[in-house]
Amino acid sequence: MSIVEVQGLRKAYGSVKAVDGVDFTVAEGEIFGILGPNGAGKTTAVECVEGLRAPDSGTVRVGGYDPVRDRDRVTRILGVQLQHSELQPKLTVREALELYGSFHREPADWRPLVERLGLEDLLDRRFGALSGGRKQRLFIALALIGNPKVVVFDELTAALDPRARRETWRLVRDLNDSGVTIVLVTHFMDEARHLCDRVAVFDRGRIAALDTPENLIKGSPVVISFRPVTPLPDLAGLPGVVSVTGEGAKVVIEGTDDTVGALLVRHRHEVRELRITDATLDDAYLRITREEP
Ligand SMILES: Nc1ncnc2c1ncn2[C@@H]1O[C@H](COP(=O)(O)OP(=O)(O)OP(=O)(O)O)[C@@H](O)[C@H]1O
Repeated sequence: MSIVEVQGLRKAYGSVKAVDGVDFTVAEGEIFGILGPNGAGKTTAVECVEGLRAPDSGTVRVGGYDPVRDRDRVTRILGVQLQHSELQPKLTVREALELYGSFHREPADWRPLVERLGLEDLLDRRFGALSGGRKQRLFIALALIGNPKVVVFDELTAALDPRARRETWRLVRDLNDSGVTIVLVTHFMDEARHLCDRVAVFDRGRIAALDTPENLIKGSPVVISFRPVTPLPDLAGLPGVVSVTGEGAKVVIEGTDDTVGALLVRHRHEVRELRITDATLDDAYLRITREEP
C-alpha cells in the first residue's frame, strides 16, 4: 500500500519551473531515495509532501490526506528533518526534545528514543556545543518525536564525516526495520545504494528515472581494460560496445558484460592484465542526468 502519493505535481517560483510534472508513490515500509543535481526540484517536491509549500497543480497525499488542507492529520503521520535545520544554540538537548514534543498531541516518550540514538548522556548539553553527528542524531530524534509512520530526511548526512555517516545509515536502517517508511533526499550515490529500495532521479523538475539501485546500474556500461596479446578485430563493431580507447598497448572498452564474453571467450583472444570495473550508481546518475544539447 502507498503511504505517499504524488501525481502530476507542478510548482514554479516565478518563471522557474522547480517541479514540472512529477509522479511517484512510496510504499509503506520502503526507503525511497530522491537523487538529482542541484536545483533539480528535489527539496521543492518534498516540501510539497510535507505541506510546507502548496503545489500549483497536481495532487499530493500522505496516508490519504492532503498535506496542505489536512495539515493536522498529516503532522500526526509524517516526521520531517529539514535540509538546513538549526536550533537556538543555548537550547539543551532535553529542552529541544520537550519543546518539539509539545508540538504533538501524542508525542513519543523521548527517553527510549534518546537511548536508541545514543543521546542519553547529552541531555544537558547545549545544541551549540554538539558535534555535527550528534546534532544530526538530535534532528532524527526530533523528526521521530510525533511517532510518525513516514519520515522525510533531506540531505541528512551532508555535513557528516564518513564514520558519522555510516552510523547515521545504521540508524536509518534500524528505524526502517522498526516499520517506519523513509523518504531520503541525498546527493550521495553510495548512500542511496546502501539504503534505498527504490530511487527517483530528478532532473530539471522531472523524474528522469525511477527504479531499484540495481536496475538503474544495469543500464550503465562496465569498463573493461586489457593488454592484447593476439591481434584484435574491430572492437567498435562488436555488440554492446559503447566506446573503445587505446592507451599504448592497453585497450579500454566501455560496454556491457556480454562484450567481454563475446570478445574474449567466443573469439578466444589472449589478453593480459584484464580488469573489469562494474558500473556504479554514479555512472548511472551521470548517464541519466547528462547535459542535453
Ligand atoms: N523559495 C524559492 N524562490 C525562488 N526560487 C526557488 C526557491 N526555492 C527553490 N528555487 C529554485 O527552484 C529550483 C529547484 O530548487 P530545489 O531547491 O527544489 O532543488 P534541489 O534539487 O533540492 O536542489 P539542491 O540539491 O541544491 O538542494 C532551483 O532553480 C531553485 O533556485
